[in-house]
Amino acid sequence: MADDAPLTLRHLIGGEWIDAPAEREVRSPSDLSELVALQPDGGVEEVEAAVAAARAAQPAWADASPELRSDVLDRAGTLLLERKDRIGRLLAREEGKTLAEAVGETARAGRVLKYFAGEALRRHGQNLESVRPAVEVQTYRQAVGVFGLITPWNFPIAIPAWKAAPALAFGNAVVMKPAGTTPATAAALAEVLVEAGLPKGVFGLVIGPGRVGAAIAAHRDIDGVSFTGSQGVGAQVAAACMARQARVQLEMGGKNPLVVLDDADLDRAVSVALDGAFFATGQRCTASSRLIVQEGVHDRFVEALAERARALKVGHALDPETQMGPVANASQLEQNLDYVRIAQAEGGRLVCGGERTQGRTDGLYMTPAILSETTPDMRINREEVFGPVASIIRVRTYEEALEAANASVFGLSSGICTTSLKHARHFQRYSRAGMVMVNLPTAGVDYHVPFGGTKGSSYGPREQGFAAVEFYTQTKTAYSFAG
Ligand SMILES: NC(=O)C1=CN([C@@H]2O[C@H](COP(=O)(O)OP(=O)(O)OC[C@H]3O[C@@H](n4cnc5c(N)ncnc54)[C@H](OP(=O)(O)O)[C@@H]3O)[C@@H](O)[C@H]2O)C=CC1
Ligand SMILES: O=C(O)CCC(=O)C(=O)O
Repeated sequence: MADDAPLTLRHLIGGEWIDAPAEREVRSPSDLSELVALQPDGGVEEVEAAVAAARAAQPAWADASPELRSDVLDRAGTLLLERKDRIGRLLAREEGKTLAEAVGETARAGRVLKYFAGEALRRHGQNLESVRPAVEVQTYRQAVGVFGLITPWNFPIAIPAWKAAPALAFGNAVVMKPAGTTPATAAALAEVLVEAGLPKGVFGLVIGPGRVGAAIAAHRDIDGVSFTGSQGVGAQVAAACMARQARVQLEMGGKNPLVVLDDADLDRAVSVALDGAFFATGQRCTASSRLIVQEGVHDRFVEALAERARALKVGHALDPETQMGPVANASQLEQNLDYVRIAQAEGGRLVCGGERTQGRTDGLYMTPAILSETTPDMRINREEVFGPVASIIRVRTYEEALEAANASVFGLSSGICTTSLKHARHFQRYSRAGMVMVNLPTAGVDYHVPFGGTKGSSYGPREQGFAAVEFYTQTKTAYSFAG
């Protein structure tokens, strides 16, 4: 039997789990009567203590053999993979992803840790010929110091893992503030890092409201901050970091277009759109929220997608039949329903869904919404909803589709469904997004390649894979006379 007893969460400071008054409840969005955890209300004092411990521990961690750092990350990755069912269940209960999605995310976090175990050992410097005789030049990648990580609720273990793992692999220490909606899953990551043998102080976890993130962003002893969340908070974090010349990396939202051309394989296009728009309850910054459909296939596509969306089983995250879990928190649910109303008021036609529903339990459920007859200038096509709400824009030509796809202040991910190599190649080249998919959903990316967007979606160097070395290291250029 699974042990679903409520957890009492603690901060991790200086390698010790610190008891603190349990101030706030974390309730399951699948069933608000279920208490998942009690969390403390950390603040400036806890951030000060965690940063001081991280600062003290970081030099020895940076000077340790890369093999040691690699082993710790590898062990932590193994622990996550071994516990993916247990931690995935906690994630599903806390955030509302289906159990399959949550177990998959936990496994993905384990793989991320293992990938960066390898990166810790890889050569990132260079030996070069000098332009001067008898002079040698080398470049080194060195640790930066202490990183603050501010993470969101929608990927409560994968995002903390893909920020923490490269920071640690390259010899930095970390102080992390998880989202208030999902602190228990983030604490599970901290637990495996401790169990894997991470030296005390190298990883700190401070649980609390937004002021913890603000204290991290402003802290003079934090050398860089990686943030994922909303544009508004991202801008505040960036301003605080720039005011003291700290590094900053922001991953914010998307308004990701999926173009469907007349020549697309219709079944595939419908499956791609359904996955991109509604899986993980649409709560992915990479979700396909704008479906830009050429007129020859438009009506058949809308009808087929609506049929599949109506058939999606919305329900409790732990029910094996469920295909779409609840919305993660009440304010997000309100925001989703508001946008359905806004789109209708703007002239959009509600094809299906968009309703608050009751499941067998008292959860935050809504049906997946499709709105047709929308235009690029409408708010529904300009602002991020972050829920299971997709709007359809009808276009005449590929050129019009590309223009509509690029008409956004965001530029994270984009996709096209077509059997035309010419259009696929052109779209890959001219779509103004950081990630471009052909006949694939805009969401659901690999962990070993760069992740990030253009325009208002991202700021700073790319995250993940081999690109992560840019943000989490600094380059030193060393000259020596060899005569
Ligand atoms: N992956 C993505 O791109 C995500 C995008 N979003 C977008 O943001 C919208 C709102 O979601 P929300 O969760 O409120 O996102 P936020 O940007 O508010 O939260 C992201 C993280 O920042 C923290 N935070 C809140 N206020 C501050 C502050 N002043 N300084 C520093 N850190 C702070 C949050 O803590 P706490 O949770 O305690 O408030 C959380 O850990 C969504 O509807 C969606 O549009 C949200 C999540 C992920
Ligand atoms: O699409 C993915 O796999 C990742 C999405 C993501 O990082 C996010 O929604 O924050």
